[in-house]
Amino acid sequence: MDEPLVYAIPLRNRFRGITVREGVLLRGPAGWGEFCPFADYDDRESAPWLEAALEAAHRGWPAPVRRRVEVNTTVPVVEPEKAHRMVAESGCRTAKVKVADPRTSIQDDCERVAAVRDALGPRGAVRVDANAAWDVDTAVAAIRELDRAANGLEYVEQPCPSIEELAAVRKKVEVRVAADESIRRAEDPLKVAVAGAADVAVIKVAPLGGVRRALEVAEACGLPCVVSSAVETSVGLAAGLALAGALPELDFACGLGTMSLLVKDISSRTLSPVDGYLPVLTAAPEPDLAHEHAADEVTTRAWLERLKRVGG
Ligand SMILES: O=C(O)CCC(=O)c1ccccc1C(=O)O
Ligand SMILES: [Mg+2]
Repeated sequence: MDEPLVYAIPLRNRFRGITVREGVLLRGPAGWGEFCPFADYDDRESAPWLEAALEAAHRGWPAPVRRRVEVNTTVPVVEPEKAHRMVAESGCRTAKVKVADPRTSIQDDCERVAAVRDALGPRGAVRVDANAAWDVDTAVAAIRELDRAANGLEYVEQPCPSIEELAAVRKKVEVRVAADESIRRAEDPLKVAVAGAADVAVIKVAPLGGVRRALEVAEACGLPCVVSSAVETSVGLAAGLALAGALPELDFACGLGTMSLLVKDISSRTLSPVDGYLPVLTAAPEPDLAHEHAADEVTTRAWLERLKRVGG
C-alpha cells in the first residue's frame, strides 16, 4: 500500500455543509499522513495541509508529555432529541454544539443546547461554535440566550469574523471567547494578536502546517489551547493527538472526538473516545477498510491532481 489512498467516507449528519468527507492518505518512512483540505480551500490555502501530511509521513512528531487527552463530543445541527442521544452515547463530559446555522433559529440552538446540558448533567461542560456567523450585537444577544439555555457555557468559539469583533464581544459578555478561524485562516498565524480578543485558542494541525508549526503557534498566541480536528480519519486525528500530547499545558478538553461524525474509519483500531478520553497513538489504514472506502475513479483522479498541484 505505498500508493496514495484516496478515500470518500459519508458523514452521519451534514457538517459544515458537507455530507461526504474525502481526502488522501500518504505513506512515508515515518508513518501515514492525511491530506484533506475542504473543497472551498484553494491550492495556496491547502499548502499547509500537505505540509502537515508530509510531516506525519516523513518526519513523525515530537515526543508527547501525556498519554491520553480528554475530548469533547461534537454535536452538529440536529434535533434536540438526537443531540441528547449523541451526547449520552459519547461518554464525554464536554460537548461542543454547532450553532448559528443559517437554516435554523436561535430558538432551535437554545433547545439543542438545553438538551445537551440535560444529557451531560450539571457537572459537564457545554461549549458552542458559531463559525463566525454573527455581528457583535447579534453575538452578544445570542450568547446571553445560549448561556441561559445551557445553564452556563464553558466558552463560545468564533462568534464573529474579525479579531476586533471578538474583542468587542469579549468585553460585553461573561462567557469566555475562543478563536478558531481567526487563527487558522490568518495570513500569518504566528502573528495573530489573539490575546486580548480571546480567552482560548483553537489550534488545528492541518491548516497550520503540521504538529511542530502548531506548537509554535500555540506558544506565540500565549493562550490556553484546545486542539481540534478537521473531521479526519484516525490517521489525521493521530496528528491532532500528537499535538495535544506534546503541548506543555492542556487545560480544556480537545475537539478530537469527531470519529463519531463519520460513518466508518479506515482502521479497526479507530480513535473513538472511551469515557471521554483518547490515547496518544498513531494510526494506519487497513487494506480491506481502505478498499471499502476507496473513492470512485473521477474523485480519485481529482484528488491526485490536487495533491500534485499543491505540492508543485
Ligand atoms: O472542535 C470540534 O469539536 C470538532 C471540529 C470542528 O468543529 C470543525 C471541524 C472541521 C472544520 C471546522 C471545525 C470548527 O471547529 O469550526
Ligand atoms: Mg470552530
